[in-house]
Amino acid sequence: MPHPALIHLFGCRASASRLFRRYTTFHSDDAFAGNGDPTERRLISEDEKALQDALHRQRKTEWKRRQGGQTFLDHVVIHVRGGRGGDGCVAFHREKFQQYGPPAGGNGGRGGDIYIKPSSHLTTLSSVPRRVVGNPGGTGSGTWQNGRNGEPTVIEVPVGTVVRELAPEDPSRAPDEWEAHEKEYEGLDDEERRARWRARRFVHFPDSAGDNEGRSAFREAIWDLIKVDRELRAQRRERNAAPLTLDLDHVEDVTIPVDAPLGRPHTQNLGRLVASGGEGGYGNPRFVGPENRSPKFATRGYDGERVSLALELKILADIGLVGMPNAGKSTLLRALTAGRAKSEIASYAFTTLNPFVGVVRVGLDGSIMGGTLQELVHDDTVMEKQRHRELLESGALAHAPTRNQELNAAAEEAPETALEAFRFTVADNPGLIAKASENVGLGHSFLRSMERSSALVYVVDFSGPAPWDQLTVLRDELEKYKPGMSKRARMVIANKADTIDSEDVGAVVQAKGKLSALEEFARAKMDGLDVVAISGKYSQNLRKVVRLMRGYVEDARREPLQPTYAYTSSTSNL
Ligand SMILES: Nc1nc2c(ncn2[C@@H]2O[C@H](COP(=O)(O)OP(=O)(O)OP(=O)(O)O)[C@@H](O)[C@H]2O)c(=O)[nH]1
Ligand SMILES: [Mg+2]
Repeated sequence: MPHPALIHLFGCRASASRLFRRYTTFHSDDAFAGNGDPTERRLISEDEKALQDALHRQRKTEWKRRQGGQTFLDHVVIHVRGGRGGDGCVAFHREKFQQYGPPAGGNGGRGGDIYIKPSSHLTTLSSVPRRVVGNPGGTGSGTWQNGRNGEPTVIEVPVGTVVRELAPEDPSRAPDEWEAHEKEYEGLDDEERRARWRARRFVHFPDSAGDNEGRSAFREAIWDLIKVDRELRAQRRERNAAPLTLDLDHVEDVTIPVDAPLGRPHTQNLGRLVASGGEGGYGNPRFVGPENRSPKFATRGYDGERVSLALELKILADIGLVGMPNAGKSTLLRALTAGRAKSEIASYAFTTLNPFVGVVRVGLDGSIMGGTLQELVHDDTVMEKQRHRELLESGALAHAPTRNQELNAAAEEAPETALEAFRFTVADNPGLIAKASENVGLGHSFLRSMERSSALVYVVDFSGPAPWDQLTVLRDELEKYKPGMSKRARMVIANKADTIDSEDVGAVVQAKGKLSALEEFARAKMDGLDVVAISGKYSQNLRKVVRLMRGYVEDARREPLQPTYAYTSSTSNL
């Protein structure tokens, strides 16, 4: 019953009732499905509600990751279809004084193949088309002219992409060419199926379809095609049993022969074949036999192979930083690379939305290379930009040395530090929070890029009361992503140690106690991880961090290479 004030507001009881109904439906505590009509509404089960919530969160996550024009993508599924073969042609040769010439229909051309090729010009999978259909082969025509073959199509992907063909049971796989045809035949009786199959396989001379049916040459051709179908199906089954996996981690210089006109190169580097085009159909001369001198039918081209490919971009970094939002991972990466890694820093959660790799260069004396830049304070990006703008506007930077001049000056001052002793890469990652495996926050799909990091480093905010709580959450989330992954963690970095007031004796004692407790926790509960207290913002105590990291990387590089690719099917965002 609507409130009297609503009736007064809307002037009539009907409008007020409508609004009242909508309002109560929308705000009702129970969740309903249906179009709002009470008779059609039904209570949503708990599972459905959880699924809807998860889908909603997934959309929100994806939307957030694409903010600010960032189209970084590291995992996509694409559907690829080889080009269709061209149809054969039914024709008879005609010439002056030769009214009934021999059969002269050309064969159809082959459909274009699809190749995949790594390219060093690409850095993300965002430009890779989600659907690729190969070029069709040309149809044959009269006077024995064969159709032209379809041009091959090359899909370019960034170097470091792993290509995996989806197995038949994978839910995101599109049906292959045979399954697609089976779907077309669903619900048809045998007679209709046969008629459809023939229509898909044969071309008839005008008004000759009925006549052809009764001829033995046509029946033989049907048997031949049935055999070909069987062979193709067997090939498909073999392919399904051993899906393709390619690790495109370098640009290959492999050339293959291609059709090209005279004067053009007859070999090209197209990459690796992923889906072949269909064979072209035969023209009617193919079916000439002792009993049938003028066959009035030809065959149609075959469909190209259809495959669904999961493309995954591996970011290779020696060390991966794992931490909760705002722990200071991006600040640490900036400090470790002496300001060269321009990762965004801000005091809000989820500043970093995609993994970011920086190179750490270690000098002969164990310092981080970067000269005078080491004294920089790595503050929030907006503040740094603002400060820079103020300096620029005031003219203070008019005669300032350039970045390279600064580096050179530093090298001249201390030549021994200018020699590089070691180099490794560190990946900064988005923040990981509790329940990330249920797609809370940014989810944890970005951990995929860390699967190949040889060592992981936890970064915790040391200014909080119980930094060890963060460690437990991080370890659990890593384990949920992939059992055994937390074993790769080697060190705990207690960041923001500068927040302790060094003048306040009580605070210093308390911080020391907290550090001992953290060390004890790491020793007892986390398999004896190293613990280092640092300040990323002011680049304090980083030498120790670099020394330890170098040790982990050297260990890993000495070990034999791990298997290049291990796929986890449960890493989707849902
Ligand atoms: N005082 C102090 N502040 C720091 C330190 N390191 C980082 N911060 C501040 O902490 C805030 C978060 O730093 P970020 O580096 O963006 O943190 P993050 O872990 O990358 O955060 P997400 O990208 O959101 O996961 C920023 O305001 C930094 O200035 C530090 O060592 N000392
Ligand atoms: Mg960050």
